[in-house]
Amino acid sequence: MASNDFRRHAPCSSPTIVFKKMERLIRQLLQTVAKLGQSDQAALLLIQSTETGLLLAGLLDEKITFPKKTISLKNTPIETFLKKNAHIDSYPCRLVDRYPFPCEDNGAVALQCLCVPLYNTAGRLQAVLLLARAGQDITAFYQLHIFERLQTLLAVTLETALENATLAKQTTVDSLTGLHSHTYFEKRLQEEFARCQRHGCTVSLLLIDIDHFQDIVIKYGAQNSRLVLLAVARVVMGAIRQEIDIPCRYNHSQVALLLPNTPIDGSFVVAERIRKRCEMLELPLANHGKIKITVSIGAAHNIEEIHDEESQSELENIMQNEAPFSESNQDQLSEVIESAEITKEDILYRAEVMLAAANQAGFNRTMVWW
Ligand SMILES: Nc1nc2c(ncn2[C@@H]2O[C@H](COP(=O)(O)OP(=O)(O)OP(=O)(O)O)[C@@H](O)[C@H]2O)c(=O)[nH]1
Repeated sequence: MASNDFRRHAPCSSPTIVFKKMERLIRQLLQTVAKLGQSDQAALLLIQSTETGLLLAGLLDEKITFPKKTISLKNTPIETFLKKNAHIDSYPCRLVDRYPFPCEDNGAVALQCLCVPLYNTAGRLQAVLLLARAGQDITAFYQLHIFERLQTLLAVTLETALENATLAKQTTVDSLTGLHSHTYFEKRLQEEFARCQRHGCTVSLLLIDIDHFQDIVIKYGAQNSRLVLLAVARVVMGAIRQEIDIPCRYNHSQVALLLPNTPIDGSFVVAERIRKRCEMLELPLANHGKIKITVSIGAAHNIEEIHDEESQSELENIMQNEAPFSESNQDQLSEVIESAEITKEDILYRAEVMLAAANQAGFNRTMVWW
């Protein structure tokens, strides 16, 4: 495996909520234009490059789907749009995955495709709206003048939606790992706590730290250490319940994993799965051959356990011997142990304590605040 393979396999988590909002808008847009064009086949194609477009959404038989499929634009009328600022036009149509798509060659195709190019404010063709109807004549789209008027409005609407999606993505996705960002983590931690307080459920938190990361940076360089971080992010993504668990970049060497509706013993199962998979990795780094890495994990949850004297003094012991924690932090720990109500700050602090304890105990292990 080449070193840049990590990047190819990087988890690319999309900010679902943002896309949901955009999808609602696109749904409305497609339904409206299809109605005006008296067509029950429509598609919205986002132009990615001169070579490819992304079939973002389509309407078939009054049903809208979001195939998000990349298709080739080579030798299609859309290629012509890309070369000059073309106007609304119509072409013989073939179906790509059952969605309308214009073609030069009429052949046996009995459909006609109305292409409405949508330019952004910089004059770049950003998308094409495609409507199909039976028949060969563009005048079949007898509401053509309406499309001409709508063209700018649709283009601006789409551009705004895309810009908003990009902006939201920048704040919710960590650009290096593709995990959720720290900002997103803070938000979701708050939300999960509110939800758990209301419904009395459990949420667990894992803090996953790459052992000796600073040494890795010094020994193998910044670029290679980024690959290490990416590889760990990839392991985490592959070891969790997709769309349920919430993996986030916590800081330069740590990943935070929120596990909704997961008791602490369940979080231990997940933590050990991640730790062992990281232990198995052999990472090919540029100019350094393959290296092995390990991670340490601190786990905590939002349920207050009544600690017996022995386990409480064990926790206090961990803290007293733990160098990275200052005296004021130790006072904070006492408050945490005694407090009856768990706050989101408590769970975070507890996970940090357990991570520090795992480091102190010799790295490459999971420690849990039971
Ligand atoms: N949130 C979360 N919890 C997990 C995951 N895998 C395991 N667990 C927790 O660990 C417990 C035991 O997991 P397993 O040993 O895989 O047993 P299981 O009953 O097959 O797990 P599930 O069918 O996934 O509930 C589960 O009941 C969960 O609480 C995971 O990917 N995400």
